[in-house]
Amino acid sequence: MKKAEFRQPSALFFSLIAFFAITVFGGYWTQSNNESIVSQHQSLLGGISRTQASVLERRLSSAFTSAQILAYEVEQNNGYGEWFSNYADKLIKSIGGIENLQLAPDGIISDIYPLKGNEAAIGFDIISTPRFKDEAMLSIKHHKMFVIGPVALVQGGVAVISRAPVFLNRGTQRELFWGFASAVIYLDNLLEATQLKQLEQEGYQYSLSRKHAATKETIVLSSSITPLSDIQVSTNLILPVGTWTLRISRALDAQLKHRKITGYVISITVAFLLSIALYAILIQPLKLRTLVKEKTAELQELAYKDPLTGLPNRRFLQDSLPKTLYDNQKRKRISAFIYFDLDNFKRINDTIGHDVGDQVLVIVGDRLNKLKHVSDLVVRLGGDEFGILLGDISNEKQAAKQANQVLESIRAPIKMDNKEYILSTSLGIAMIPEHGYDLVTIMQNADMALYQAKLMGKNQYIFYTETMKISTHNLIKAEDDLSLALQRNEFEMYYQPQFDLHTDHVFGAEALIRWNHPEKGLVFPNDFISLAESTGKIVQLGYWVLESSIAYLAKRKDEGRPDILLHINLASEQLSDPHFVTLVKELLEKYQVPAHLIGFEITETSILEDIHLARYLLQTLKEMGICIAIDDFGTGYSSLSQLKNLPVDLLKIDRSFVMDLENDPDDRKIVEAIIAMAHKLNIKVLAEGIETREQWKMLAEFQCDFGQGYYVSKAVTADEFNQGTSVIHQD
Ligand SMILES: Nc1nc2c(ncn2[C@@H]2O[C@@H]3COP(=O)(O)O[C@H]4[C@@H](O)[C@H](n5cnc6c(=O)[nH]c(N)nc65)O[C@@H]4COP(=O)(O)O[C@H]3[C@H]2O)c(=O)[nH]1
Repeated sequence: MKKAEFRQPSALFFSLIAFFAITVFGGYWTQSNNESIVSQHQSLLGGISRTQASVLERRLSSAFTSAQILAYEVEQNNGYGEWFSNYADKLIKSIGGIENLQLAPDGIISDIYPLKGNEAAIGFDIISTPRFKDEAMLSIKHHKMFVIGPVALVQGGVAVISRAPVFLNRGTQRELFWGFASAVIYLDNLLEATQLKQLEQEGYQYSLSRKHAATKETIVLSSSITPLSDIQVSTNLILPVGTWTLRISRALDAQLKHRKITGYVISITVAFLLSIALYAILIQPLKLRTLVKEKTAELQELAYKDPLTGLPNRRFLQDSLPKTLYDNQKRKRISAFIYFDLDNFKRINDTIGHDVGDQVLVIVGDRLNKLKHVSDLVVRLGGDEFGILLGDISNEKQAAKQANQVLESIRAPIKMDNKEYILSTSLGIAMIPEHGYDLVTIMQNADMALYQAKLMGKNQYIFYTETMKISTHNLIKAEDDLSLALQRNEFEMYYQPQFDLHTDHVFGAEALIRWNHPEKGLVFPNDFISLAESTGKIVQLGYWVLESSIAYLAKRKDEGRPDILLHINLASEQLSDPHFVTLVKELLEKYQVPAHLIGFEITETSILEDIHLARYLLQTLKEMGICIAIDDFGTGYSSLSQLKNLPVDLLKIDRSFVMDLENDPDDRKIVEAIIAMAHKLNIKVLAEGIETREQWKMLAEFQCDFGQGYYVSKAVTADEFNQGTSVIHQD
């Protein structure tokens, strides 16, 4: 794999080398191809040339030989005589290509056959004419025939003249130069016997030449109109008069040039294409690597990023934590991990929808991002859980400051689609390295602190302490106990009468749960309701309470007892249960109990957790005919003005205000004001925890409508309530 990896410059270098190599090879191939064509042509030309030369050679030899034959005849006849004309005639006829035969005793032409047309030559002095003198003298000296020409003939055409020296008494001491016997050879005829003219038409060139016997200069006897080209072959004709040369050529230059250009163009094109292909192949692994890198980065981002909020995720935290811790250790700094989730976020998801839930999470993510410092890391750990790793702090105070900022930032209302959502969060803080040095321990401990923050009423932060381990353990055990108690039917509903402060008439009751614990005896709700809420068991328990209460009303009806209004406590988790309304309807239907016989007591803090949702739910319940009561009023943050927007029938003033009515003038003023304001809003008021006659009287004076308290009765069993025996009020 490593070998296949190429850097871009290397790929370019190799591609260039390939380009040059292929170009050079292409050039060489073109060149050698041309050379091969040249050599093919040369061999072809050689063949043609040899064939034509042999034709010429044969014809010329016989033509030249005629001069020798004539010379021999003169020698035989010891000079010329009457025989010449006859003899010459026969000779011309038997040997083609001879224009005429001549005799030149002492070098002066005296006889010509045929004479006609050649008369001008009679008397021509061969030896004395400067043009021929040297060759003539050499001929005589060496007893060798010589040639003159080409000569343009008077009657047209071109000829060469071979002249053979004639010696009388040859080979004896009396040897005597007699003169010359000449044959005028008609070149045109001679050439006609060859294919040279035809070849010329076919694009060949030729040249027939001889060397001047004396000057050695080349004399061209015949040639094509087009001069010879470079690619030519020559063949020597061995003739009695010496060696002649026939050259044949073929003009291939243009063709070769064209082939050369084509070859070079093809070579460069092929080289270019191949080197590009090579480059593409070589950079393929590079591209692949880049692609793999990109994809890996994308995957890494996906693996490390929460797709919804864009915040880093748990894995990123896990991978980056060791480095942060190591850096801090070196710089003698500490860190902290804040672990938190949104209080009752499930309610938004379940009732308003996951889309809104998602948007809320995105907004929360943005807010957290704005809060963080350079060395902090904000992560989404899943669902509505977030974490902040404070990378560079020196004490708990700084962690607490940051936690407060988170609380504030989450509390700021979220506006969406003309609606406002108020969230809160609970935070657990683990100091690092004090509370753990690996992510699992740190998160476990921060989670325990978070759990405590929820138990303590949410909307706050808690630092982890070692004792939490024990309480967490206890919580888990408590959850198991609650499940078991439900299975074993250890819970029982008690009923505390509610009465009219002005008529003393008991019009209803509050249903209050009790746990008949097999070991601890009667356990009161304050000892297990908050546990049930924090473990989520409250929904199951709430359902049991609802069914038991409605069943009790049904039973009373069956027993012919008067109708009462039964107030049932609802936990905030039940409000966010999307099936709650259906569930209530089903139970009322099942037990045939009219809706106006039940009322729901909801604490103002539960309502404030999500006022929009609460308003919608309470409205639905109210429309069914159910009485809606606000419990523990005055303990939360709600104001009376908020009440006017809620479908509330009854306001329950918290026991803490009633308790000190006799002694605390402030409480008196508050209670009086609450009652007056509630009445203005058409809301009835019930005072909780009336324990004394004095409290009763005061409340009656304040125009409080109803009351509930030990002064009249504690919460009692169903049987006791039915009998009315529990009422201790003596007035
Ligand atoms: N000192 C004193 N106390 C008085 C007096 N009159 C009534 N109380 C007590 O005050 C509490 C009134 O109920 P709450 O405010 O709804 O407060 C309730 C309610 O919030 C919750 N709870 C009780 N039953 C249920 C239930 O079935 N479901 C849910 N979700 N919560 C319940 O537990 C809380 C405590 O219930 P309990 O222990 O039954 O305590 C009851 C009742 O026994 C009085 O004159 N003096």
